[in-house]
Amino acid sequence: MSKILEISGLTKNYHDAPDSEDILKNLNLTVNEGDFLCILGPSGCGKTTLIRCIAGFEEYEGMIKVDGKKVEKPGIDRIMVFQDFNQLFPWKTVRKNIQYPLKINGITDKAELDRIAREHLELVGLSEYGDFYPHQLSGGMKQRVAIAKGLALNPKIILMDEPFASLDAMTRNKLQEELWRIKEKENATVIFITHNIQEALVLGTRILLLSKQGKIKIDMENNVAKPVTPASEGYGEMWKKFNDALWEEDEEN
Ligand SMILES: Nc1ncnc2c1ncn2[C@@H]1O[C@H](COP(=O)(O)OP(=O)(O)OP(=O)(O)O)[C@@H](O)[C@H]1O
Repeated sequence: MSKILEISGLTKNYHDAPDSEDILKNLNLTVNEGDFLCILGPSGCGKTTLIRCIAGFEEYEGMIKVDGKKVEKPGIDRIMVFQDFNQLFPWKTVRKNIQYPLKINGITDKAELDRIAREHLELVGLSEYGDFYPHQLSGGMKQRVAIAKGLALNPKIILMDEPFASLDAMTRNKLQEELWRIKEKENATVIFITHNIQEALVLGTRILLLSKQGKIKIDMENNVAKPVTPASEGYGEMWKKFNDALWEEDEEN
């Protein structure tokens, strides 16, 4: 398995106050191609800051390499999907939303643009919705379009910051299933932040628990066989391990 992401000595401070503490301090992490890495951790431990650094949205100290290349700015090799439903241009149709970043990145042939949009709409189960505008879609459908739009760029890493946190439980379960199916089909590498231990167990092939300043408290392979349900062998043990660790974090802060 090849290393797709290598982080060494990552330190981040927003320097918003003269004596402000580092948000991330000397973090080291390697992610292999095809990993689905879920990140848990108490509020404020630096999860979003970490993936913003990987996305190239932040300056940082240390080294972040994606496929051997230093991250210095955003790039189409790393796409980010957020929790917010408003990640799409409201004045563009679903199809045009998917095609816009492709055009910016040099694909101008109309037939090619249509093919890519068609394939990715099909991938997220929205073949019939290419001509719809974002305001005509539900929250779950908008998140599917955001995923399709990112995948269309054929990224090396998909960064997801609680993408399903604002969805109702049923839609969330459905999107988790879909995301897993897509990850398997595309052999995608995903880094996924969540506050939900169940979600981490359902999706993750590996689960990290971060504590203050991005310290890695747990880094575990998730060996519970997919599809994961609370009745799966090993589920209860894993859930308890992460739950206890999160409570411990809460008490320490
Ligand atoms: N732009 C910024 N300027 C200054 N401080 C910031 C900025 N962004 C985040 N922080 C601070 O960095 C710390 C970590 O924030 P971050 O959003 O990375 O945490 P998180 O683990 O993702 O939290 P949550 O689970 O609540 O989303 C917090 O103390 C936050 O206030």
